[in-house]
Amino acid sequence: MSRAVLSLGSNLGDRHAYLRLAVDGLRDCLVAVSGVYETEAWGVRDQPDFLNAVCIVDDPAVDHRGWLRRAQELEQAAHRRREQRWGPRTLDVDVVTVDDVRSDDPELLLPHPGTSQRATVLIPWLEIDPAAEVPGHGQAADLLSALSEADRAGVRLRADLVL
Ligand SMILES: Nc1ncnc2c1ncn2[C@@H]1O[C@H](COP(=O)(O)OP(=O)(O)OP(=O)(O)O)[C@@H](O)[C@H]1O
Ligand SMILES: Nc1nc2c(c(=O)[nH]1)N=C(CO)CN2
Repeated sequence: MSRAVLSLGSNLGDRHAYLRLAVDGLRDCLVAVSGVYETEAWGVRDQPDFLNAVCIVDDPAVDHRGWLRRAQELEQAAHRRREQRWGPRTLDVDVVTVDDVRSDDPELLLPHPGTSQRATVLIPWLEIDPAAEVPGHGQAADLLSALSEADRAGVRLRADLVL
């Protein structure tokens, strides 16, 4: 078994369509997908709001490197261009966790190093897995509680959008 948690983000063009493109590309191995959240940009703050979502996928034939490849193929399908770090993008697909794999390879850090600080990942993930754990960092619910109220308030469910 190889179960991965992937985070999806978009803040350029038809954001909802780009998230859909990603989820449609994962339908064969999709276990669960969160709602769509409108989120204030972190990192580079002077850019449009993002839409974020999280999905859980499972495929015994795909290992952690395989999940990174799948993620990068989806970004390429959305014509993602690598420009500014943390800058605007049509589609970002990050590998948050793969089972309890730990990796310090810069090409594939696991768990994804931003996870514990990002309400944009923790809130959608907890929606579909309330018992979620970040390997080596603890329960996602505890990590979310440790974030500021302002961080959490910047993540709002868009009930009008589905994936
Ligand atoms: N867990 C991971 N998921 C996705 N990419 C990763 C991961 N760990 C390392 N990388 C590497 O990160 C590189 C740059 O990724 P990207 O441009 O999406 O960063 P970013 O989205 O701007 O920032 P962040 O990774 O902090 O969200 C990729 O070349 C990829 O190999
Ligand atoms: N709200 C939000 N902000 C971001 C995001 C994101 O997915 N959501 N991704 C970034 C680059 O990875 C930079 N900033």
